Amino acid sequence: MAPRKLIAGNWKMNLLKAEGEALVRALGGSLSGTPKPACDVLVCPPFTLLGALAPLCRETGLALGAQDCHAKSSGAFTGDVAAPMLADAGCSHVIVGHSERRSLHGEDNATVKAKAEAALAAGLVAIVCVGETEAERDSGKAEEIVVAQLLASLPQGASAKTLVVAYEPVWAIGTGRTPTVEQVADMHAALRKALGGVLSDAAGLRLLYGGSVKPGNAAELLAVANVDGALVGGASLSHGDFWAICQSCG
Ligand SMILES: O=C(CO)COP(=O)(O)O
Repeated sequence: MAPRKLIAGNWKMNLLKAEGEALVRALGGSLSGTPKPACDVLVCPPFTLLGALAPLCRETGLALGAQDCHAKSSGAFTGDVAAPMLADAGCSHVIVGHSERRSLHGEDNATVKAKAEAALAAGLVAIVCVGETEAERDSGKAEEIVVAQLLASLPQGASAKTLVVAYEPVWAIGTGRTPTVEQVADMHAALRKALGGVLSDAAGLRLLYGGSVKPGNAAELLAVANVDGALVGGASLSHGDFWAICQSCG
């Protein structure tokens, strides 16, 4: 049976406290109304808002996640945040290996794997992101490249309960462009197959699609086989847009 869908909002480096609180209150209000969406809902605000938003999320049934963590559990790493600190702040999830971390902070697969392992050790669900660049897509080898990236980024000891994988084509992030439903279906099938080779419960693992998910394309993308939810950037900053995406889960 396909896993229950997960709609995750990655706020990136956006929103101040009052704005974040207003957004979480609005989402919480929608979640407590009817009809209930056929998905779990997660928000991933910047580090500075986690402490303030944790009680609000708990009250309203929203899951809370962070956007990154360090691979070590403590130490002399100025400016970094460790996975146990995120769990302590009330997070249940953390995104690792987002393409913006990979490209702007030079994170390679080994770093992402170490961060994901730190997340699991702290009791968090790791959301491991993978995706090809436009040049890689044009080379005709996108599936091969992304599968290799995934296998090299996977934490040891993961299961469907502790790991989520997000496929985010780099060229679709923040551009308004998306792959065709056929391209998404082919990539997600390839990722599921690769996961099946290393995890006994790969069928139950959530595979999210991310990259320019909007209310207008969410239903179509979420209906694709092996798409178990979405990782939403820009549209997650608007209550109306994000809630419309949550309601597209059918
Ligand atoms: O990077 C993303 C989510 O992690 C996608 O961002 P957009 O939805 O703004 O394209």
